[in-house]
Amino acid sequence: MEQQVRYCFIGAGSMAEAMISGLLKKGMAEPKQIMVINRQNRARLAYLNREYGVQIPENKGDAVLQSDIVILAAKPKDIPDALTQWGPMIRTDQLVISVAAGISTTFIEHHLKEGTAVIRSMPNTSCTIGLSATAICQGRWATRENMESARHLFQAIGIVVEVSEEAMDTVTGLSGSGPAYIYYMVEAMQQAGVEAGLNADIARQLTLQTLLGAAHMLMETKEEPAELRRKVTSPGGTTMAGLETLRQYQFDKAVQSAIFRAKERSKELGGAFTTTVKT
Ligand SMILES: NC(=O)C1=CN([C@@H]2O[C@H](COP(=O)(O)OP(=O)(O)OC[C@H]3O[C@@H](n4cnc5c(N)ncnc54)[C@H](OP(=O)(O)O)[C@@H]3O)[C@@H](O)[C@H]2O)C=CC1
Ligand SMILES: O=C(O)[C@@H]1CCC=N1
Repeated sequence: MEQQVRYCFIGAGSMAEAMISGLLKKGMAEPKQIMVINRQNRARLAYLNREYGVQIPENKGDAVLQSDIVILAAKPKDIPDALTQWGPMIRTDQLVISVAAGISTTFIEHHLKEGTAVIRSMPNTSCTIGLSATAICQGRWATRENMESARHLFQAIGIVVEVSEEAMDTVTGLSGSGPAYIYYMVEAMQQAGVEAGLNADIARQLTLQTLLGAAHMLMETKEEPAELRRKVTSPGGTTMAGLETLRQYQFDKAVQSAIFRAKERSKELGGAFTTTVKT
């Protein structure tokens, strides 16, 4: 159990909740080590306090001041205001970890005291159950020790890879947004099952177990997906007919285009603020 580290989440939305839930479940922190602030939604803070026992200090500035690690978890569009509001309080002995899509470490650093360690990360909502795929990259002032702290934090809620900052938009399009693509596929499979006559619960069970089984096959056999796909596909059989239809609809192009578009969107979200960076 990590006793000393105190976390302050700036932002109390879905991502903050997913991380908090995962950190507590994994015993990485106790509720008293986690403080959460937001802009105005008091009901939301009360909910997080009730549900997880995390701290919601009356004086929000105290949460920032008393933490060792500040986690920036506001929407990209709100990050400039959040940094203007809370940035001046952040000291150089604190570590700032951003989960915001598109926002560069340089942008964040320019709102903080020179020398403040910043790490940009991209987890995904599967951190709720300890299965996030998180990428981290190092800001200008972040040390190896800071990176290890971030790795330690995110390892408690999934796997962690280290990438260059240039790769972060791609990561965002692939694994940050990725769970939503999978859920979309699941929705479509369930719906097809129901439309073809299955009862909804059975369609759901079969779809989810198929997803889980396929994920485990990929992880455990370490075979390439194309090879595993080949093994399902009997010549002239049902899978071949199904895959041919997916090809006609350009399934692979659709998925690739979705990831490329999400990557571009990540760039756009960050790009909107580059002009306001002080030099
Ligand atoms: N959702 C996801 O799957 C993932 C999200 N992310 C990133 O996580 C970040 C948060 O996303 P998400 O949780 O979905 O967003 P939400 O809209 O659910 O939550 C945003 C939170 O930020 C708070 N906030 C806004 N401005 C300020 C401020 N000035 N000071 C303090 N708090 C502030 C809001 O408070 P209030 O409600 O009071 O306005 C709200 O609690 C985004 O940057 C996103 O890119 C990263 C990976 C995955
Ligand atoms: O949709 C978004 O912008 C965020 C970033 C990655 C996942 N959700």
